[in-house]
Amino acid sequence: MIIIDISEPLREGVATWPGDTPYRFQLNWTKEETGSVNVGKMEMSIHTGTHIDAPYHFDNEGKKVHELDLSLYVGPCRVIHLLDLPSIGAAELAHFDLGGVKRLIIRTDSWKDRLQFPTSFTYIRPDLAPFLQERGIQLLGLDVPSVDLPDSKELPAHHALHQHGVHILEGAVLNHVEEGDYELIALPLPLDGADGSPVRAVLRK
Ligand SMILES: Nc1ccccc1C(=O)C[C@H](N)C(=O)O
Ligand SMILES: [Zn+2]
Ligand SMILES: [Zn+2]
Repeated sequence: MIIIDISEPLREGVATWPGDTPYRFQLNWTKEETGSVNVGKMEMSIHTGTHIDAPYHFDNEGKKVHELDLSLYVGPCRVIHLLDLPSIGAAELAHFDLGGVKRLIIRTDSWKDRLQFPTSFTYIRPDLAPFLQERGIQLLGLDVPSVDLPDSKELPAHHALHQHGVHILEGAVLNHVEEGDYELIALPLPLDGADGSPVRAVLRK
């Protein structure tokens, strides 16, 4: 079985939303201190690295992580390439046959230096949301830190996707992934009340 890891490694210095909590892992106790085990602790923003957004992230009435349907995050998916476009809407997807696709992952390669938070990247135009809903797509995954522009306060793509029943996976690493059909596994942690969750996202061929 071939497993393709599409998760950003979490380590000190991993790109973080400007001003948000830096990622930190450290041993709270060493084996020498406890006499038995090393025990780590970590601190991070939910929105660092490869993660899913719960609707509560941008809507106070929206579902929190523990309320999400896990079946969204496990199952067949389609990976397509739409490289280096300024933005993606219905027009850019019009020539793809997406019949039967429930989870769509788009490789943009627009986040060039994964060590830095990007100043620009491919963003999603809200008209993509009804287009995806019409085709039965319930999960959209991307290799960018946000479906909206980084300075957006209105978050038009987040809201449009939510209104059309499309859930969001952000920050996937896709530069080694060919177009095609895979099985996606990208389960959120059971974080009670959270606005999102880091995921270990993999594709199975
Ligand atoms: N971490 C943040 C801190 C402040 C303002 C926005 C964010 C975000 O994460 C937004 C982005 N659209 C996201 O869903 O990952
Ligand atoms: Zn997020
Ligand atoms: Zn987001």
